[in-house]
Amino acid sequence: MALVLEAVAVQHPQAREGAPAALQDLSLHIRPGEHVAVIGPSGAGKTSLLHALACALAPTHGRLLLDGQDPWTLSPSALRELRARLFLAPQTPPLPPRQRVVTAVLAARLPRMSLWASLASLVRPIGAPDAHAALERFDLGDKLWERVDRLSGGERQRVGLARALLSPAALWLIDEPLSALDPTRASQALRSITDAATERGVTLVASLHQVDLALSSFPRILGLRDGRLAFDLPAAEVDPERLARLYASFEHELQGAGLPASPDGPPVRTVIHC
Ligand SMILES: Nc1ncnc2c1ncn2[C@@H]1O[C@H](COP(=O)(O)OP(=O)(O)OP(=O)(O)O)[C@@H](O)[C@H]1O
Repeated sequence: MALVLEAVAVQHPQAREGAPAALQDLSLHIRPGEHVAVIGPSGAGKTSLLHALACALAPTHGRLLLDGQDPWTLSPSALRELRARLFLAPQTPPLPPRQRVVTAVLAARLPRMSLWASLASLVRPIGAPDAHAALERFDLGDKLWERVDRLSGGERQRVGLARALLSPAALWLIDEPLSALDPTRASQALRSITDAATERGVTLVASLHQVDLALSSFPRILGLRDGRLAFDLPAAEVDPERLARLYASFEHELQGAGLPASPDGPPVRTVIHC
């Protein structure tokens, strides 16, 4: 799916009077099948951007086009149809606690299922082998019939990611997918998502706090700060100085993220001036 933002601003409906817009003057083009990581300090607007792309937040200024269509000018049925082609994985996946993992993963197919098929699948899951294959990619094959409330936070987050693999969407929007995972699991889970997106030709936009993983796993990086685009660059051009500027006054977030490894030599050091 192709994404175009033209001078987009977004204000949260619940924002207090006079609060700065969550996104301001954002212009971007993302080609079908591209993989893009969004980085930036807390409050930069990463989640707001993903929600705007998911048609959950309407621009207050400017224009968003998804495959050439402005979602906010579509009829309700055409908007529903478009939303069925988008998959948003929030940081905390909304998994009903008493549901079985198999049902939670297969729920990703609901947008394309008839009402009767979706009701029937609650009683007897249709497509359990597909759910199992998706879970295997996140090392969770043995949890297929487990109840969601018996999973750890990290396992739930990986179940949320496995859902993407079952979804019929052409655009995956993944918000902080690794926050509950240890470094090894985080890099495995990210690899599973990027590999699956490549296999399916899906456009992938992911917000990440782990800057090192963003730089090593995504070819294109958007740096957001205060709701504005600080840079839009190939990963190889995101140097330590740029990162230091992006995270100025939020250095602890960058230091916690680790440092990018240089392919030809020792790790690149980021020097933060306090
Ligand atoms: N529901 C909301 N109501 C009002 N303002 C909001 C809401 N959600 C976010 N904001 C504001 O929008 C701005 C951008 O927030 P957003 O959550 O998009 O940032 P973020 O980069 O995802 O942050 P984090 O890394 O901490 O998740 C912030 O100033 C935030 O306070």
